[in-house]
Amino acid sequence: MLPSTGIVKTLCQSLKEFPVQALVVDPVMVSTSGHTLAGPSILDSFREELLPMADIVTPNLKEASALLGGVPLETIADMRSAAKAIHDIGPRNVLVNGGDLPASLDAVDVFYDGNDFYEFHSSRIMTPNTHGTGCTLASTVAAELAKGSQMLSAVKVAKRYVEAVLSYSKNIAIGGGCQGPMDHLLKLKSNVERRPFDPCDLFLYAVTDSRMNKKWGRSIVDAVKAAIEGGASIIQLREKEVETGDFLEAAKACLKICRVHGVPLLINDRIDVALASDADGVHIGQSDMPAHVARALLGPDKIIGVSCKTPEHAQQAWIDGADYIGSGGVYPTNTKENNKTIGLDGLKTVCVSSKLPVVAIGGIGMSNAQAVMRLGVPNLKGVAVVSALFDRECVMTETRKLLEVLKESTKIAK
Ligand SMILES: Cc1ncc(COP(=O)(O)OP(=O)(O)O)c(N)n1
Ligand SMILES: Cc1nc(C(=O)O)sc1CCOP(=O)(O)O
Ligand SMILES: [Mg+2]
Repeated sequence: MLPSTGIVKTLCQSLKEFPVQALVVDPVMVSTSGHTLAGPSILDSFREELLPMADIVTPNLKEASALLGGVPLETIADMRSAAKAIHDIGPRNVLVNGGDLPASLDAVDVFYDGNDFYEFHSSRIMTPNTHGTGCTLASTVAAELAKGSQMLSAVKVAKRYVEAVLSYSKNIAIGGGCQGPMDHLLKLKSNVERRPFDPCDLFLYAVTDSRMNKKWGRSIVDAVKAAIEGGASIIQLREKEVETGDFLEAAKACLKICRVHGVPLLINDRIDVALASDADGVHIGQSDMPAHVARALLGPDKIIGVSCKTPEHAQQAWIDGADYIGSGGVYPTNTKENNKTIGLDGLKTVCVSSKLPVVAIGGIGMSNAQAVMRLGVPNLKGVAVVSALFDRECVMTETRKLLEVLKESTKIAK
């Protein structure tokens, strides 16, 4: 926002003294909400000094009209003429932002580089959360140019980014103004719905298995529903044989159920599915993607669990930014081929060394869950179970019974 001729002149002088790699000028005069942000007195200095220095200028319809002496701009043809007329003032490129076109039309931006016109069409996202749309578009172009992109590709990325953010933010209700904010980092909505990881969530960890669900003729979603009804405190979708598209749909459907019940949903192995479904996190093993890479991909808020059989594994998981570790096989298991059994002693060794909370896994069920929990190491927070819940006729009943056994074990421990 450059509210006076003096400031525009000072800026232009400084730009001559300290040239920049690319100058993106968003000629802020009238906001999307219709507020006047700079008076007509600055127009001459914009036209005579600032715009000729610009690599790109990004006016909205009202600003383009003001720069051209008030011509009405109502159609895409008008926008093309305006882009050309503004280009004649001196900037190397012009992007006229058509967000203010009549609501019946697509959101169309017109880009002119002095030779060719490009129209960027996107469907109009009906939302009051448009505060900062123009600033976001211009800033994204600037960021892309700073990264070394060519102008056309920077403009394309910026347009796509604004569309993605508007779509993501469309239903967020924040603040009392007639225009709501855009959620640039795509964080606010999920934070509202998701609570932070609590190690106590590991108490009864239900891990699904596609073969078992198929054998008992139930869908992944039904299996998850039943485990939650039975009292599972965290769910992992471990679906090794399901096709990616089906896995993603199942993850989305399970997430809805899990969110309603405040139960975290993790995805085994598949970081892509976790990202695409916005699941609460992933569980990865020693031969999967390294946890520090998963953390970089998923960001700081998602839950990451890592399988650990040794203290060294546990130390690395902590360094890599994991939230918990799964340690086993405590007992032999038929669920995972060639799995090394570390026994209760191996589990205890890992727990004692681990700086992260631990969930025990492998061959655990009603008959031995108490023995596991009675190890009595403070960071052992629960048991993770596959076949004892899902290779059974009634998942809900088995989960409920195991929960009772686990609760008993905490009473005995006290
Ligand atoms: C809670 C929990 N602990 C350990 C594992 C095993 O993970 P991984 O070693 O990657 O083996 P697969 O499950 O991918 O076969 C787990 N899934 N969950
Ligand atoms: C998936 C998995 N991981 C293990 C490990 O030791 O890391 S044992 C295991 C299988 C657990 O299934 P069940 O409860 O049916 O024994
Ligand atoms: Mg794995």
